[in-house]
Amino acid sequence: MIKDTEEQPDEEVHEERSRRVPSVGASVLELKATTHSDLILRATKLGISYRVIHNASIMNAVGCCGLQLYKFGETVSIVFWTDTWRPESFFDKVKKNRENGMHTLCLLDIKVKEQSLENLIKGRKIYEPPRYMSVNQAAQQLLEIVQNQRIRGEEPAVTEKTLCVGLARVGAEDQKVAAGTLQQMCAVDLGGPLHSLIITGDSMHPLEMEMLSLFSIPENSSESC
Ligand SMILES: C[S@@+](CC[C@H](N)C(=O)[O-])C[C@H]1O[C@@H](n2cnc3c(N)ncnc32)[C@H](O)[C@@H]1O
Repeated sequence: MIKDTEEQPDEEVHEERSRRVPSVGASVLELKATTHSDLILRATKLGISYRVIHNASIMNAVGCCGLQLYKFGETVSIVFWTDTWRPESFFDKVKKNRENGMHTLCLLDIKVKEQSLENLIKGRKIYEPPRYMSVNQAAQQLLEIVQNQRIRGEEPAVTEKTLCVGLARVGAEDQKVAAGTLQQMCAVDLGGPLHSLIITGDSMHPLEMEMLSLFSIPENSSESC
């Protein structure tokens, strides 16, 4: 059985084959990303049969907040910015989704098994503590992009007031969902990882609005970033 992994080197697939494992199972996946197709294509080329056992994924579990899944556009990933690398290009997809009245699911960066530059250069297998992007961090980066667009004289597709949904540990007993403005997402406390953020489209079904009202952040909560 091949585990749910996004980075399965060829050697591992070969190894499974040499052990005469009869099937490759993408065990806890939806078949939704190129990495999953890649796994199947490589297994097929090596003559390894496979069976997919479908499972829940954040891609459909986000429906727990009441937004309708068929109203989601392209999913984006928000990465941790560094001093020298602050990508904004994913924002074009958010813009396109909003122009089409679609919601955007933002998957938030995970950094595990990262080496510091020094340890990397010295070949030391010492890893930094894992980091998981929170909804607060994602919202702060998004607001910075909004400001940058204003400085460039562009009309941002998202503003401080855009309705968003923060989700944490979806599926766990202590899952948290909070609906509020992008500004409020900077300060909302959702607890530990994993987090995801939804930027809503403008045209919402009344039932979606009613569902989100179950999770609204109180008006008087802190809005500072
Ligand atoms: C590589 S992606 C998704 C992988 C996973 N196999 C899936 O489809 O659910 C990882 C990101 O999905 C989001 N995510 C995954 N599980 C989550 C959960 N239970 N609650 C909130 N967000 C989650 C987080 O943004 C996380 O950084």
